[in-house]
Amino acid sequence: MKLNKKDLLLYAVTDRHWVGKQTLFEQVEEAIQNGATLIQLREKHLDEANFLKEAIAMRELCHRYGVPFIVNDNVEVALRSHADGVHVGQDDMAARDVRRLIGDEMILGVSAHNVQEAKAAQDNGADYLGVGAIFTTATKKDATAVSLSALKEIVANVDIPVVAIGGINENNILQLKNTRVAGVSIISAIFGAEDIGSASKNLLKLAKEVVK
Ligand SMILES: Cc1ncc(COP(=O)(O)OP(=O)(O)O)c(N)n1
Ligand SMILES: Cc1ncsc1CCOP(=O)(O)O
Repeated sequence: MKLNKKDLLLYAVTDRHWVGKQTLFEQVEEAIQNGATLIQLREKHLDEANFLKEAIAMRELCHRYGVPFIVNDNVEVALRSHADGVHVGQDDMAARDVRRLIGDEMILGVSAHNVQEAKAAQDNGADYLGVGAIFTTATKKDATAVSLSALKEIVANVDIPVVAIGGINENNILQLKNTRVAGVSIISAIFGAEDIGSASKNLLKLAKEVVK
């Protein structure tokens, strides 16, 4: 499946930090039912076998709702779970190598923090860019800060769609208006919310304001 730009609108990235009352699957299903347009499975501490098992089940769940499914960091798990794509950062496998492994049909997302990284990612086969952290975040301790003006500069210098990531929530999301991003990528404001369904609904409404 190649990327449909519209699918980037409310891009939810998982984090099992808030698993408890609900399983990760229940959380993801609630997010999808209420507006998440794309799911990325992000597992930082799971062993390979369980990561693969979970990715297969998550891909099935996403596809039941017609939502694309992307695996964070692990190309092997993305391939073996028949995910729609994979997202890699600057410290992961090089975008060019990932593209060679996944072929032309799978989606490749790459993190970028400046115009140089963004252009290189585009040249090396990225379908979209994840740019951030735009706002302060507790979710990724080693995140590099990216200002709103740097985000705009990146968007202006590439042809592929860009999603903003990092600390985005219902209170600050409208600051992304006029940045020309294709969507917002969110972890804690969805999966850390008391009510994932109503948070997803509100964020979708606001994301539409940002992207229109
Ligand atoms: C959509 C999106 N954008 C950026 C990131 C961050 O990726 P990375 O820099 O590899 O950091 P980790 O997520 O691996 O901690 C992302 N995951 N998704
Ligand atoms: C994965 C990632 N990459 C840059 S910031 C970030 C964390 C996003 O999480 P949150 O939406 O909770 O700030």
